[in-house]
Amino acid sequence: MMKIDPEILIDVDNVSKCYHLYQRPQDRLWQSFLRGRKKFYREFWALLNVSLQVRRREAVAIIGRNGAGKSTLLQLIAGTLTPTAGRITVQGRVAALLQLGSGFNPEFTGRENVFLNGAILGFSRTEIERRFDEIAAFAEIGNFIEQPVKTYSSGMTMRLAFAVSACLEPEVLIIDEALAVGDAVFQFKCRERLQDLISKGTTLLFVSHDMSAVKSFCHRAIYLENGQKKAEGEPEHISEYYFMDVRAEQARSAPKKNKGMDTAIREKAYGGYGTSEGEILSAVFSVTGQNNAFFNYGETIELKVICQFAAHIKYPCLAVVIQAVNLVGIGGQWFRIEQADLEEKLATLTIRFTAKFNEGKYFITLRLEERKDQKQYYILHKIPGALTFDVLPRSDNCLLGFNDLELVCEQ
Ligand SMILES: Nc1ncnc2c1ncn2[C@@H]1O[C@H](COP(=O)(O)OP(=O)(O)OP(=O)(O)O)[C@@H](O)[C@H]1O
Repeated sequence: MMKIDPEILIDVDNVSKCYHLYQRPQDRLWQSFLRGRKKFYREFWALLNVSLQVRRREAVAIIGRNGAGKSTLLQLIAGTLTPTAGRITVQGRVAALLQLGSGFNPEFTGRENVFLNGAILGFSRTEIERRFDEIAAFAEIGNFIEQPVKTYSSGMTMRLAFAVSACLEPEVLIIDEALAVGDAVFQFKCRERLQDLISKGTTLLFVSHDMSAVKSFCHRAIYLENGQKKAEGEPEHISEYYFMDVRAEQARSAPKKNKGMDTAIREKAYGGYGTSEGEILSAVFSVTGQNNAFFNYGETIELKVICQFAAHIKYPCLAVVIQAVNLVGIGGQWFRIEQADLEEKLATLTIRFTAKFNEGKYFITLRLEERKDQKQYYILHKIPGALTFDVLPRSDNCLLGFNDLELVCEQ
């Protein structure tokens, strides 16, 4: 018998899901008459050989374009769909907030549905009674709680569904785009509650198009494309990858622009993502020859970047962004690469700035770009956090925040 690791609460092993697409409604009928003797449908693989694991206390985001297979994947994990191939194991008390329906019975009142849902989640009646007021207060649907759910707006249904899942604190919470419904105030409340649940140990699997939510509370992101896993890793990196893909797609569909060029975004050998039109080949601190270094306040930080770009790139630029440890950008600049007439389109740039920062860790993100001006540009290669440096502590430090803005106080 296979041994199940108690720390892996969701295990999706090589899962595929095939839908049968019928051109005409009557073909479905013919299919059921003739069973396997003739095929009236076209196969459509919404998911193909997808594997993923979610560990206890982890918050994992699934991102991707419309139709990538995200909802299908969540429905398979929640058990509302069955896979065509592969195996899914889920452990723990699971609550699922899926796009299709809330799991509520429309004929029952909100109150009755809270008890029904709570029971499905494995809570006793007294336990649900104890938390009922909190649930009703969170949902903020007033007296509607005593009305049948069929009289609710879709936003109200989702509010109540979210309140039940969030207030009962399930072990595993699966959410499909739930934060997109509701007004801004409710969305903010949901985000706070999710953060709270994660810190208390709920395991979260979360589909969202809201990259700021993905970055702010997920530990890992999985990028699905055409039913397959395209990338997996740090939410910051994966959401950048996704954004760049979306931008490249827009550039491709723009009239005449980049005609015939291969502008698909791929993972790059040296790190990060980009098109085949340009590449950052190396980026190091001069002082260490590596991508990390320590500096004292006031020292000069020097980095050397070698990059290459395709012959048709007219306005090559290198953008340098310095980020604090929470990945908030605290400054940066883009520089034109003036060596564009070089035979091999190979450029070496030396960038210098003074370490006028508070003590702590910083990241440097590099972007090689085709940039006409401040606003019009597209990215050829981006390496998030390509370099890291530490500014060392000092005894007379009175800085607040990240940069030294050189404030003066006269008295
Ligand atoms: N019941 C179904 N029958 C046939 N095709 C389906 C069915 N359900 C989904 N699909 C197809 O499977 C693909 C994946 O759909 P899915 O809803 O999982 O995507 P998604 O990534 O969640 O998209 P979105 O971001 O728009 O919600 C889509 O091309 C969709 O048209």
